[in-house]
Amino acid sequence: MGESYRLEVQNLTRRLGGREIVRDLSLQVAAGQVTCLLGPSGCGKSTTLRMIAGVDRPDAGRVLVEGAEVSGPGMFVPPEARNIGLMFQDFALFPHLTVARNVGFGLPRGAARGRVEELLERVGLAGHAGKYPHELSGGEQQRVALARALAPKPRVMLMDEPFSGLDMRLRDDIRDQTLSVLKEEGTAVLLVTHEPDEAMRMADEIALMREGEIVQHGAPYTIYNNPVDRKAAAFFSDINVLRGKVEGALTETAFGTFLAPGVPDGQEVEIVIRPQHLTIDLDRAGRGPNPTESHGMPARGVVERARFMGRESLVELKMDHDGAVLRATIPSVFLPKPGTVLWLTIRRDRCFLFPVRTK
Ligand SMILES: Nc1ncnc2c1ncn2[C@@H]1O[C@H](COP(=O)(O)OP(=O)(O)OP(=O)(O)O)[C@@H](O)[C@H]1O
Repeated sequence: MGESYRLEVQNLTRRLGGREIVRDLSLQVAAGQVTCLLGPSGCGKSTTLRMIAGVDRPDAGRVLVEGAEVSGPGMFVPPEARNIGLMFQDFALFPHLTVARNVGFGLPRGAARGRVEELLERVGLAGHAGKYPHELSGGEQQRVALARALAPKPRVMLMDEPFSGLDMRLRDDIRDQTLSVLKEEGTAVLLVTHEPDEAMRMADEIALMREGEIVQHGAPYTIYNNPVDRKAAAFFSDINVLRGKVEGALTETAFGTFLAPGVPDGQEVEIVIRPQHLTIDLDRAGRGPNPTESHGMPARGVVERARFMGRESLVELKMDHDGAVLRATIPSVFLPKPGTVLWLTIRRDRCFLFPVRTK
């Protein structure tokens, strides 16, 4: 079972300060794959990475690299013998060593030169081998750190918010470059981030983490389009929430009737919809657009606020039927004034319906 994955984590648990910081966490990463461990600050991402790296010991569970156990009950391989590369936000290059010597630092002498040249070429720094870290920009230093981490050909690479020290425009380029180098090397990568955009951009698979547990695991497309619950939906974008109660597997809203298959009578539900899946129509003598199967019934609201955001505008509408405010994003050619009466419809195929959990 373990052999087909470069990295396999089984049921890891870590208790610290009387709490379970990480609980029964399992994941696998194949060669050439990037998995992003994504979750809010404090959910246990770094603790998970530290256990995999071997700088922290799990209370339970196992870590396997290429099918071989490196951490488990009665087994603990020290970090330097795990064949795991590390890259963190505050990567420290040796200031007194040249770029080439930084990259070759962990390599046996004879092997170093060719590998260093190859890697510097690959990260686009072939001409910088003789420079010192302070002579490089932040992005260049980051690429040196990547080359250094890759130099010993680790089977697995762990990255903890590696791009967060870089300014935003630089970050996108460095991310893309890093990704292509990692793919060329065929390394299995586990990357920790709290930024959904970063995860969507980098990941083959996202493991969405909350309070020490993975709550959803899948391709970015799947996680975005089939969130497991309201919080998972809200982690990736602003959301709107409509509330309703189920009767006969249906729920009534101002936007028409929604199917709630398998949900018992009397159960409260939330219908979650992202702002880009609301459609705005002008008021025509007190009437909105005709109801359709794909968009249901229109509901009327008054613009409270509209903000120009570059490619799109964000419009906040106070709805007539319940006074709630809903948010819609629309192409920015249109920026309605506060007080404008508009009609909203929602794309039914983009709504997620979740039972409201009572504690
Ligand atoms: N040695 C410790 N003793 C007690 N609690 C700890 C210890 N180390 C970490 N924690 C707690 O464990 C929780 C998870 O920390 P961790 O750093 O793994 O989260 P994270 O998801 O990586 O967050 P961030 O993105 O902010 O780094 C936090 O609430 C933290 O305060």
